[in-house]
Amino acid sequence: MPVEETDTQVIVTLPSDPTTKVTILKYGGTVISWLNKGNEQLWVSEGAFLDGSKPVRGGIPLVFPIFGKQKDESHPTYPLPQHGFVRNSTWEFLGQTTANPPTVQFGLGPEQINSDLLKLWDNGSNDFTLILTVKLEAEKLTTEIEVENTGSKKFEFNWLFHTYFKIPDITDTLINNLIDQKCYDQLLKEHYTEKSPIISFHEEFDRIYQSIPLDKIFQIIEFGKVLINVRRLNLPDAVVWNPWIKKSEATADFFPKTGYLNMVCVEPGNVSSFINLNAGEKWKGGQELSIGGEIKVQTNIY
Ligand SMILES: O=P(O)(O)OC[C@H]1O[C@@H](O)[C@H](O)[C@@H](O)[C@@H]1O
Repeated sequence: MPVEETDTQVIVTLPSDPTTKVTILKYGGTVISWLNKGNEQLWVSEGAFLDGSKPVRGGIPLVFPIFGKQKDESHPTYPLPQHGFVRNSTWEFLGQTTANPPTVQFGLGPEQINSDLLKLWDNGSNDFTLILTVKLEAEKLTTEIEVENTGSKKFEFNWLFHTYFKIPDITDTLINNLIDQKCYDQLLKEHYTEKSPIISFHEEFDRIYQSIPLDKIFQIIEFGKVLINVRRLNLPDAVVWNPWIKKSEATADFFPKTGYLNMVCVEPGNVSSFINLNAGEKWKGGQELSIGGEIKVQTNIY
């Protein structure tokens, strides 16, 4: 059966290959597994809560309407918890939209969000519908979001796919095509231009790369082999994160504590500025994750 729904999750299987499947938890609309030919591509902590008591530590948590914690006290998102409220709300399964490639949708609106949380965004005065689309193909997973302002006033928001990739060893992992991109280093609290032709990891890493041309593809590479390609659809920014040793130890649901060696987050989003959405308007963004292929070097000079 290509699409199977249980009380808590939806499993989509590629009709031509039963070992290729994606599992989406209704809680958070979180993709918690992407098996490609039987090989898991996403990292999920062994200590992650999958029972709806806490956002999932791993997979593809969804971030809206604020990335991180808002520092500007005058902004309507200031009272919200880190990364907003959709990663900890239960989405409605809307069904399958196409049979091949198998595609499913989930929806979320204010009525499904805990009222105490909802009130923290502009006193609960914003009305919106979010539609998450998950499409599974051979060697490829696409997740797209549509945000519609169904209220009578404009609102501003961030969006981010907080994607945790499973990798053999972070110390052998490289990410390309970020050279010459502006970034904000969340650890140094400094803005600068990335000068490394290829990113490597030796310590905690937390950078927001900003306004990256949309034709740039990030490749996660190990020993000259492309593991994953990350393409962005209408999402200009990307956060790259690895918590390394101390932060993993300090994060209760991060397990095993050596798990930082086997994960890297590459998170397509729109987080260095807000998206403005007028009443009645819609906005769309997405990420396309694909496996393997050639190394593609892209600089700012083509
Ligand atoms: O612990 P959380 O809320 O899931 O956040 C995890 C990380 O998410 C990343 O996107 C941020 O850049 C990090 O600063 C943050 O630590």
